[in-house]
Amino acid sequence: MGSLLEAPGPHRQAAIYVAGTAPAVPVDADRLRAAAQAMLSPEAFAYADGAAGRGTTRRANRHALDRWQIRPRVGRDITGGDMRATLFGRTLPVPMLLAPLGALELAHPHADLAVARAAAGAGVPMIVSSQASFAMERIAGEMADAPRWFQLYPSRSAALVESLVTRAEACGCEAIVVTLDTPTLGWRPDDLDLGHLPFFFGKGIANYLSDPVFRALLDRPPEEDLPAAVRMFLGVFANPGFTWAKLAGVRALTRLPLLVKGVTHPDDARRAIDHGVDGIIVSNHGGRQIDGAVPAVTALDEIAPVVAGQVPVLFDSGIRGGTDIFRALALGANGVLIGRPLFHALAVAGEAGVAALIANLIAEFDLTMRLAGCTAIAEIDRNMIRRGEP
Ligand SMILES: Cc1cc2nc3c(=O)[nH]c(=O)nc-3n(C[C@H](O)[C@H](O)[C@H](O)COP(=O)(O)O)c2cc1C
Ligand SMILES: CCCCC(=O)C(=O)O
Repeated sequence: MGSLLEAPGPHRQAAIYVAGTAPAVPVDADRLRAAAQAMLSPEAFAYADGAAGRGTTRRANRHALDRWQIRPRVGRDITGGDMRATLFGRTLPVPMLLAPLGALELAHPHADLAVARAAAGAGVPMIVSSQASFAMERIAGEMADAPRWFQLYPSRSAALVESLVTRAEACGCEAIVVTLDTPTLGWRPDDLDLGHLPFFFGKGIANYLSDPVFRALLDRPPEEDLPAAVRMFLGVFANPGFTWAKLAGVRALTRLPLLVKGVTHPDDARRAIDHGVDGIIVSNHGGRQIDGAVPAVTALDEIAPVVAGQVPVLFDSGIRGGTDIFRALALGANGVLIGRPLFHALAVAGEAGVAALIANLIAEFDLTMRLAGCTAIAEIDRNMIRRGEP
């Protein structure tokens, strides 16, 4: 037992086996999703699970990841092992972050506050969404000095953008992520058939309702006229006219690292670097924006060599387990974001659910890494994987 408990991965395994009962939060991503579905309203589940169009890209994200085959190296000393990675001067326990997810109150009443506590407990950065269910200051208040970033939807109102970025800096966010793939919401049949989108019901707009610039746009405070505030939110949260040139305006607002999220074309990765970004998040928004868009991991394979280490490249859209983290790192990512499983874990057991999800992902990644013969992140290179048959 001593040696089984020696490292983080086996320690987690042992804890589960020793407990002798099935964990309340399923370890398997598909079962976790099913457990969440059983607990959620059809509307809440559809919003999180939903994808654009016929779901082709959501499926393709997984299919493309599954095609990448790990080539384990044997006969290596895998005692010990170090999963740490450094991003923008901060050393992380593992190259993993929690993706920005809007309207988390659909999953659990504690929403972002529960995620913040679990993230802080593990030292895994939380990327607070523009569309959070609590004001970012309250979320940050749950995290002491633990790392958090802020995700920004570039609003039509430049003053609102400035206010949001200033607030993010003031409450200790360590990077700003500008999401570029959602200048308007994609065509999402699951939500359309139910006639439900959280924002229309005033969910996921706490960062706006708490913002002095946003409030100044309203005739009456949101506490007196929520429908009018919702209409204003829908009118200003996004900016279909946002261009690379306008990114310079955001760049000028802050000295924090600036990342762009939603890049899938190598030419856009080049442009991002030309525009002085500090990092790129390769993502197709989990297939929620354009049905038929390139699978995110295929985009990563094309973009990583173009970026060639000039800035960190992060990746999301389809990460469901530790082996996926390994694949993305082998393809050149410097870290990954956890999306839908976070929503599911939150739905199933709140803060404890998110903590279990994080622990399980780290444990599986630790085991994958060492069983593949790697004891440091830098050893996970392109030579560790190959593309299999379609
Ligand atoms: C319920 C939900 C809400 C989301 N909200 C945001 C958001 O507010 N901002 C953002 O940049 N991305 C948002 N995303 C996209 C995620 O950050 C991430 O790119 C995506 O979930 C990755 O795909 P995966 O969940 O299939 O791994 C959201 C995704 C989901 C599922
Ligand atoms: C209005 C923004 C929606 C949040 C989001 O990014 C998503 O649902 O995918």
